[in-house]
Amino acid sequence: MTEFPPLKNDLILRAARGEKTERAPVWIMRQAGRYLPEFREEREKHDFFTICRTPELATLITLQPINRYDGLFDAAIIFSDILVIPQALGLVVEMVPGKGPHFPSPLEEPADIDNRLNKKVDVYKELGYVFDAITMTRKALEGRVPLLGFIGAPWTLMSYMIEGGGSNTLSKSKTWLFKYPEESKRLLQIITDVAVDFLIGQIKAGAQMVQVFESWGGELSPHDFKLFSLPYIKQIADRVKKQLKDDAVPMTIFCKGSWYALESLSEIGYDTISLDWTIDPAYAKSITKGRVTLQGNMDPSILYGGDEIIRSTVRTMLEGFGTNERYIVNLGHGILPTVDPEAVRVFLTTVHSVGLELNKNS
Ligand SMILES: Cc1c2[nH]c(c1CCC(=O)O)Cc1[nH]c(c(CCC(=O)O)c1C)Cc1[nH]c(c(CCC(=O)O)c1C)Cc1[nH]c(c(C)c1CCC(=O)O)C2
Repeated sequence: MTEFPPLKNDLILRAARGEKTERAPVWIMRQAGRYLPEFREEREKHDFFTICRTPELATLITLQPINRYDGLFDAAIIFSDILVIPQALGLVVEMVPGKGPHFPSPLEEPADIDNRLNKKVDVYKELGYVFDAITMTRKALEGRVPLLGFIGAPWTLMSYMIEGGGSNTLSKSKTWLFKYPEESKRLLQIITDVAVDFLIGQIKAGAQMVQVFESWGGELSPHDFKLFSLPYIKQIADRVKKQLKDDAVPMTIFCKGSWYALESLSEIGYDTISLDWTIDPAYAKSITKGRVTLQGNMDPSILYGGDEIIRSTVRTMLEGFGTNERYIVNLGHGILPTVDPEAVRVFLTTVHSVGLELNKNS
């Protein structure tokens, strides 16, 4: 095992384990990204996936928000993308500036599973660059905050592999689910197997907590969620924890839009559930009953509304979720690219000050 500098701030790890914290820790999804001018500057020089594949660049960008908001973030998340798994499976993915991901040749029919996918993925060979980036970033962080790893969940990745990019209806990937359910499950299982190895590799490389992004969970009915999402995300938590035993780290599940699945999500082995802004804190707490830590869930667009609404929303959120136990502050989805970085500073400083204030009064 690589030696890493000692951790100076373990607030988020304690919150995830259900221990008391002096204030609620905070990070934001997509915290290293286009809202930061220093990111845009690097992005003009390099292609998106070149950054992901070059550990020095991934490290530099992961550290940008940590440096800019010195001491205000309680975690760093490795700069990468969920679509590196489809690439490892053999599909071409491009990142089109201003448009998002594009697969020039997505999966079209079940026969493509055997004809086009690499079904013997060696994650150390295909995705070793992510492991190298994690190890390098963890060292460069010098123990300031924990480093998070992540993957896309099988259903979300399957959708991208079939839709070929973003989609409003997911009609192509849903056609697979409803017309070819067995073949769809086979594809979901293939992705799951790679996801398990990839997460284990990330943790061995130095990731201190990991998040699974089921960004399109809410596109499924509760019935179909049970068939096509839940079994696979459960399998990921079970297998990763079983294989790593004492070396396992806290795991977070983010199923955007899947409010109906909250109870099930709190019973499948994850330590933390990340919530979007459609869920009320009191409701989430009453359903999950302290079994898991909750993370979230401010509407990212509040950051456009000015200092006053940012401050009052953070206060209401902290009052609702509590500040010293089983809670991690975050947005309900990724930060949007046109947000003013100074609005993020207001958000972060309020989380700190109100968190400490409420904790003192509790
Ligand atoms: C669905 C999804 C993707 N990627 C991701 C998800 C799950 C989270 C979510 O639901 O938003 C996850 C992701 N993508 C990125 C990170 C890096 C770490 C971080 O959060 O700072 C993470 C955790 C970088 C990125 N991933 C992407 C960018 C911007 C791309 C660019 O610079 O051109 C960044 C910084 C591009 C990307 N990548 C993806 C999309 C849909 C897009 C385009 C839309 C967008 O930009 O928000 C796929």
